[in-house]
Amino acid sequence: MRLCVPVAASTFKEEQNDQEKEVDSKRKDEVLLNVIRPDYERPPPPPPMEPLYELTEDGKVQETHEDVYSALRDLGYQSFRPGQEEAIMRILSGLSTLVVLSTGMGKSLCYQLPAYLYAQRSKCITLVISPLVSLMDDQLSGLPAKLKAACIHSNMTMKQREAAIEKVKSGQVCLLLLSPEALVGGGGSGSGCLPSAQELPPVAFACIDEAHCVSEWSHNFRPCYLRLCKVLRERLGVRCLLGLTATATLSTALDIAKHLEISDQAGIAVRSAAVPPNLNLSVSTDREKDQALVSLLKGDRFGCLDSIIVYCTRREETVRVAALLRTCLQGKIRKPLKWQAESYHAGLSGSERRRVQNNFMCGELRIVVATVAFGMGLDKSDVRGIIHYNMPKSFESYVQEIGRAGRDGEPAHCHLFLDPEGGDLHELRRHIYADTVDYYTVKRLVQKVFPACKCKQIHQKQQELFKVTPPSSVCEERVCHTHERAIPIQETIEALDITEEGVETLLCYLELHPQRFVELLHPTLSVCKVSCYDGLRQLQKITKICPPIAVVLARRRMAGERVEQCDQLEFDVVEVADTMGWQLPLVKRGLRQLQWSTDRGGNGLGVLVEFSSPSFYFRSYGDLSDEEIDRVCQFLHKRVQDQERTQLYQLTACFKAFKSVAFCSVLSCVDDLDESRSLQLKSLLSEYFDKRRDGDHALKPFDLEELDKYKLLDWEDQIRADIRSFLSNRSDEKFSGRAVARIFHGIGSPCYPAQTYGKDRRYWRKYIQFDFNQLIRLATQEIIRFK
Ligand SMILES: Nc1ncnc2c1ncn2[C@@H]1O[C@H](COP(=O)(O)OP(=O)(O)OP(=O)(O)O)[C@@H](O)[C@H]1O
Repeated sequence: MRLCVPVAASTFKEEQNDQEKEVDSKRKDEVLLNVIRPDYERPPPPPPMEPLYELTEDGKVQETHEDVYSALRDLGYQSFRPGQEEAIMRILSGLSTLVVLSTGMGKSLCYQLPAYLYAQRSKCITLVISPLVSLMDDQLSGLPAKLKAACIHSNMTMKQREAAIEKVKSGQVCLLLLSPEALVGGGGSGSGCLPSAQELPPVAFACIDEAHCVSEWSHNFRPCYLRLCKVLRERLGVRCLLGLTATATLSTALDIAKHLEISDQAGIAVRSAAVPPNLNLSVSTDREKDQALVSLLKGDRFGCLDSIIVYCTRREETVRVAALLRTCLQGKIRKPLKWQAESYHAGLSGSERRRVQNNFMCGELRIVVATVAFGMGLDKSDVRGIIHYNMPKSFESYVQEIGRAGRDGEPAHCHLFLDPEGGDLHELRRHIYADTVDYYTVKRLVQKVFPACKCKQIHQKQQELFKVTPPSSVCEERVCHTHERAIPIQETIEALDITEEGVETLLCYLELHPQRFVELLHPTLSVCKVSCYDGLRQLQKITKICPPIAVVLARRRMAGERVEQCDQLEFDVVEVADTMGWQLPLVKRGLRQLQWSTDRGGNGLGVLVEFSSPSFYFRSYGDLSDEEIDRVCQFLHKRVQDQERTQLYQLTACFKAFKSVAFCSVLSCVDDLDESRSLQLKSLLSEYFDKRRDGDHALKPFDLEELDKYKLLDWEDQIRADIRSFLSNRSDEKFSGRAVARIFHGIGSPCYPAQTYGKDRRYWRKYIQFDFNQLIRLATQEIIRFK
């Protein structure tokens, strides 16, 4: 057996995150905003805006009006493309709609035209929420001249944001592009960077781009997207939502429709074929991939194409392959060497990335060898070829990536190199395991989320006092109406060894549970430190003017602490607000004011108030019984396992599908396309996207083993010996079975980062081919023995 040569810390996760880097996630910024602009009491949302057209008597959408065609011409188009008219008429009739159309089919018009028409009728605004912050400015400049728009995201300075808000308030624009965080972050009305609904023009409707991020079952679930729909409805009074996505299976589409509250059948307006007809697909399983790639690029199909993207999984591979192509394709075409191929990944500097992208856009660079970071929102309609040097992580990613070719409708070619040994498959599988957690970790999180409260005891005492004998059914009723809680982000990550997104996702599952175990609120700073320069006398003084301080001191006294000596207090401000039954922003405002208050003599009180510790912030019950806590843990753990199974299933299905249409050698398709295999792959993709699976997760058990070429059993002794040697080399550290399995699979985690553990090549990534859960089992047994 050829064991994988352990290589340096994998950068795959970073590449996966490359996409997300492009996405607005400046949470710190938002927390800052939260501090600067406290959340005052929320006024009720404004009433929803009247639709432009009423429904017919039998509840149908009216025939398309002449105004709509005329608006289409105003925006520079002569006719509708498939699906556009239907979606636009629904939005103009006030009906929430989901549009699933592959890349380049014209989804943007579905919000542009209604925004234009609504603004013609009355002063109003359309919100477009898009995660691609770095592309927002391009998106803005690419809009039809008649559509006046502005954008707000966290890459802008405060001054720029304020200027944009001013434009919105004064009605100079009819379209506002926002990052999800800019909408749901802390601030003014609880609506991120936006002023309160009362200060904004009425919202005609809101469009959610990349709407698949709303679905917990999608390939790219983003928990903050869930809060998005809530904020739009509850704070801004938006009733009509338009979701846009290029990649959603039928099950995902139905799930998104549920979140957008689309009840009618026609709500999922259009679902186009997964792959546009002008794309020609091929796959091969060459052992010598480099040579095969060069042959492909010299052949008839790709040799004459001017604009090609080659996708690799790893950053260092993009650099190597680009250099290889520059050398091997030299002299074939009379152009400068630089023209031939360059690499692109998120590790390059911003200016370098811009240079490569600009050269590619204007035709001065033929081939970009890139990670998935390249191409998001790329507005180049004549990309003629996409080559996958490695297998993409899902069908969704594949479809999205090949969709960057042939957007002008002219023929384009796509080829995928599939590792016949399943090497890519193992590589991708590791990252599924990276996000899973064990039951014990789930339990520790659940205990942090549902600490016991006193509601039950208080309730019982009250009943005894008033001698009420509750009917038996009432006894079982929940007496706690939830409490506001905060758990510090960094502390939780380190204690549980899960990433921040991992914890956020688990909390989200609890929120999505039919019993709604928690309600997630925007992260906040939960620790407050009050220091009195003038000593304890001063603390006594501020107790009289600041009830939260009085509460903190009283509770400490009750707990037996000698508070008379204090001149400094540090406390969980969320807990204090909850105990008092006050809104957190109100408590924070009161505390903050202490710093600015002056005594009668006109001097400052000399009090310093500091907030720290960014925390997950939510409402949860405090009276769950032990059995209920166990049930919650079981639910969460099963949910995590289901997610792992679903992703493994999708990955395996992807591999099998590609393999079924693959040629052994690229030479079979360098010059001519095999039309029938291309169609066969397209139909496999359609089947995947169109078949409804019950919740996507409830898949039948499947056999991954057949792909596990190397059976663990044959290697068990060797693996156990390696685990023992690893444990004795690091006998001063504590490991769980999962932590050891992660290291042997080359997966970094918050407590065992790749930068440190990746350096020891004797263990890192050594057993990447073996089943992860089996490795956990062996490692756990060895750890117990080692003790
Ligand atoms: N009805 C139409 N007639 C002609 N051209 C159109 C029409 N609708 C859209 N287009 C053009 O099609 C191109 C792609 O449109 P758009 O960017 O909206 O696609 P998309 O589906 O949003 O793609 P992506 O998923 O990549 O964002 C644009 O150049 C746009 O001007």
